[in-house]
Amino acid sequence: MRRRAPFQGYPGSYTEDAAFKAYPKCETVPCNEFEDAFKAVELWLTDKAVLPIENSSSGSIHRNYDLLLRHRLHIVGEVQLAVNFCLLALPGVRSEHLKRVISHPQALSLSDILLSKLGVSRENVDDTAGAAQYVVSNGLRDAGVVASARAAEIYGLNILADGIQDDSDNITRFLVLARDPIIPRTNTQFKTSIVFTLDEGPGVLFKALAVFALRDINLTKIESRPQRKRPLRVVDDSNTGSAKYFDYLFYIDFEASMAEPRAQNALGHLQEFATFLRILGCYPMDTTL
Ligand SMILES: O=C(O)C(=O)C[C@]1(C(=O)O)C=C[C@@H](O)C=C1
Repeated sequence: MRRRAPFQGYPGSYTEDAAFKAYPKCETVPCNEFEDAFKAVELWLTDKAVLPIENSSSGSIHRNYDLLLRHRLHIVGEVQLAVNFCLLALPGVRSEHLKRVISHPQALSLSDILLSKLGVSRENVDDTAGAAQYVVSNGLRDAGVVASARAAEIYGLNILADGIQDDSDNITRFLVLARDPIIPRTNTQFKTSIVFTLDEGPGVLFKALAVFALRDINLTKIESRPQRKRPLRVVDDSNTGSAKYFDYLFYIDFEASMAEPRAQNALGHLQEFATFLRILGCYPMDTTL
C-alpha cells in the first residue's frame, strides 16, 4: 500500500513538496487546517503527517508547537526545504497589470522587496497553492500569486518572476509525525525533540541547559511557549509579597539519539528537577538541502 501523508493546503504547496522529499512515492492528502493533519493520523486515515515548524527568515510556526503538545503523535522525521517563491499570474497578464498579490502571509512578507516595488496590495490566504487555485477558478486578471513553480504547472499559471524571496537562503523545516515512535539508532545522525516545564527560580533554565552542555550535546533549537492551562504562577515571597510570573513550556531539539547513554543520562538528569518532561520524538536529521 502507498504511504498516505496529509498536509495543510492545496496540491502544489511547499508542504506537499516536503512530503514528496520525505516519501517520493507517497499519496498526499490535502487538508484545511494543521490540526486536521494531526487528526487524520490519529484516526488511522493516513500514516504520516507533514507540517512546517520553522522558517529561516520568519522563525517558528507557533501553532504547530502548541499542537505537538495537545496531540500524542511522535516526530519520526524532519525535512529541510529551500523555498523558492515565484510570482505567478494568468497567461497574458504582465506584472504591470497587477493590482494585488494573493498568497500565504509568510510568502508575502518574505517577498516584500519585489511586492513593494510593484506597489500592489497584499491579500492573505491559507496557503500559496490555494491562492493559485483561487486566481484561476475566478479568472482574476488583476491578481498575482506568490507560489511555487510546481503550483504554476498544476494550475496553468505563468511565471512572471522566479526566486523573488528577499533572502536567497529561505529554508523551511518541516516535521513528519506518526502514531508510533521509531526505534532510535546510532548509525546515522539523530536529533531528539523534547518539551518540559520548570519551577520558578534563579538559574533554573541555566541548570536545564547545563544537563546537555555537561555531556557535550549540541542544542539546535530552543523555543518557549505560554502554558495555556496555567499562564500565570503566583509565588509568595516574604520580602516582596506575592509576585505573578508568566509560566512557560520549553521546547528543545538536541543533536543526539536516545540510543546513546549521554542522551539518556541528560534526560534522567533533567527529570530530577523538571516539573514535566515529554519526548516528542527521536529521528534522523535532514542534512540535505
Ligand atoms: O503555503 C504553502 O505552500 C505552505 O506549504 C505553507 C508554508 C508555511 O506555513 O510556512 C510553508 C512554506 C512557505 O514558507 C510558506 C508557507
